[in-house]
Amino acid sequence: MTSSAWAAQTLADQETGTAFEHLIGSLRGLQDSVTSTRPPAEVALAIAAELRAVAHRLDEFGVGEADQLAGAQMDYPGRSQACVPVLDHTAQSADEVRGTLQLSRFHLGRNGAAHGGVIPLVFDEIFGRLAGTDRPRCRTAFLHVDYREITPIGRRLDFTGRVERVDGRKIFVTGSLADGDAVVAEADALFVVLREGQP
Ligand SMILES: CCCCCCCCCCCC(=O)SCCNC(=O)CCNC(=O)[C@H](O)C(C)(C)COP(=O)(O)OP(=O)(O)OC[C@H]1O[C@@H](n2cnc3c(N)ncnc32)[C@H](O)[C@@H]1OP(=O)(O)O
Repeated sequence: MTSSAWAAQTLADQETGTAFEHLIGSLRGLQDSVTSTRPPAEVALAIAAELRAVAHRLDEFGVGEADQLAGAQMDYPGRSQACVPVLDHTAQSADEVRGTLQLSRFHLGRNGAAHGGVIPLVFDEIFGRLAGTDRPRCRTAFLHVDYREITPIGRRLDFTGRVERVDGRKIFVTGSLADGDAVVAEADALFVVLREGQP
């Protein structure tokens, strides 16, 4: 997908977009339900068949990347992107962002702690949206995470992001994730603005 293809992303009318967001919300709920339950074999097999039927029903509406709504609905907190935890922004400018998010059972690693790979995912989302605010398309060149304490699931966490420096195409970003007064993770990253035609 080229940067011009990014620009060509088509959005849905409000009814379709809102309905799709409901679909993604239900998918998030399903991911948590599956993760947090232990159904007997016959129930698991029956539900698996139902899910295959649901996927089959969606197949006829397949679209290419430029037309998909998943990940493209920037007006919704979750961007209609089921892979990424929903970010509720409370303050956003081109240089700074603050907000909250809650990780759920789907994001569990072990023993109440979020999976370690989810934390960079969260920072990439926070930073990527920040770096791209009022700037051309960019991509993560590096992302460094310091895990200070375990990141709990099921609790509202505060996030911050800040553009520390812009040097030509390079955008240096830092941020944190906190559980109340405890900073559970910190990160810094470099985003590089894409040249015309870069994928
Ligand atoms: C619908 C909308 C949704 C929008 C909402 C989206 C939110 C989510 C955002 C997610 C964003 C992603 O995850 S993107 C996916 C993950 N990232 C990627 O796949 C990127 C893969 N890498 C690349 O494509 C490339 O390496 C680039 C684009 C990062 C850089 O390549 P390039 O364009 O050729 O630039 P290059 O000349 O190499 O580097 C430019 C400058 O950056 C420096 N530089 C480059 N890489 C590094 C590095 N790792 N560490 C240090 N410095 C680096 C170079 O030294 C140079 O400095 P100097 O000599 O100029 O001083």
